[in-house]
Amino acid sequence: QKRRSSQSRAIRPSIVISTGIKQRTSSNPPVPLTQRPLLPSGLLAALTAMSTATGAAASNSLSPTTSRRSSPSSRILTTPRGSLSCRLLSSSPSQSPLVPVSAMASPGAAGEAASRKKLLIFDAEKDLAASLAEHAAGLSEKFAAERSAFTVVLSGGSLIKALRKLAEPPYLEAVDWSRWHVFWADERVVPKDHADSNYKLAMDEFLSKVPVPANQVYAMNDALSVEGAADDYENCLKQLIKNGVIAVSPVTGFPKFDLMLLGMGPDGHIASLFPGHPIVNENQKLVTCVKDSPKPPPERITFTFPVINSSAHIALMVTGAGKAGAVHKALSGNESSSDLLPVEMVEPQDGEMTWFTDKPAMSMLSRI
Ligand SMILES: O=C1O[C@H](COP(=O)(O)O)[C@@H](O)[C@H](O)[C@H]1O
Repeated sequence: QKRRSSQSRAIRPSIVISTGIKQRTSSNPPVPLTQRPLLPSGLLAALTAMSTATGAAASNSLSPTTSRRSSPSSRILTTPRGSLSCRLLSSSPSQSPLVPVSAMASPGAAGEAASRKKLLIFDAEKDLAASLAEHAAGLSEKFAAERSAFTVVLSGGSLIKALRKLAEPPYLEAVDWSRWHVFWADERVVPKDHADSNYKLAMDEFLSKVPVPANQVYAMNDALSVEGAADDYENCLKQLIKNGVIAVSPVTGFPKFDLMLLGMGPDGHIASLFPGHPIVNENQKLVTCVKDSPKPPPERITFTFPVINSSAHIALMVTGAGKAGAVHKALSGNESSSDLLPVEMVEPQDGEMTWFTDKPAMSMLSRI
């Protein structure tokens, strides 16, 4: 019998920007901002821009850590669109668990009330990896219980190393791997045994170490052309929707994966959706292709934004100073619709998103 995987463990980020949208009531009036914000103004603006939840969603999302007001480490910042409770916490063994952190809402039409974003900042990569494992294992347990399947989407790159703790005790034994169905958000159109293959990377570093059934690992067909591979992968998704393995978002009508694990390149790309490339605007297909990727190899297939943004949970892992510029832009709140980095276009419509970051990645945001 599978043990409960993770509920008793609490991995603490070194800093949590724990944000929750509070509905204004007479007992919770706007509080004038008289102190210097804990957050840089740009980040505050970004958080503010995302704070459009209804009161019901907000109250659901508030954790005990954000329900207190105006303590030394917790201040309510007044914004034009609602009150934003922000709290920075340093880890110490004596602190109470911070999981789950509260969440903030993001804009969106029908999915507005249900959409949330969180930002976690870790001192050490090993802590980030532990927290990511805990997050994934908790969702695995939840979805396996709810729908007998857990649909997980991997990316390539540095994300895979950060998943290593899932293949170690206690998760190796505790997770019900038989429920996992594994997909790729993007794949390079190369043979599966090629050094550039995202499949090979995931197999070598993660999937070969955990007992996911081989027939539940959905790799790109590497015998096809780039267009053929994209169509084939889309057909695979459609078949699994028919079979009930992949859910469908009632909000968007697109496939709703249980957990979408994304990385981000230094240029702000996610999956194989690169800045300025026309496929970032694809709004019909589930899977599309790129033949001129600015990052080699040039031919890739990728999930489209409607699929990514329909996920139940998006975990975006971003580490290292090399990504600080894109992180700064993404969280600066100065976006204009013609100038969005792909990472800024990750906007859950029917779910929630957690950024797993480290201090170097956040280093261009002062006071973090
Ligand atoms: O090319 C790719 O890059 C991104 C980011 O990779 P990272 O090594 O900078 O984390 C990755 O998420 C994507 O899947 C991959 O194909």
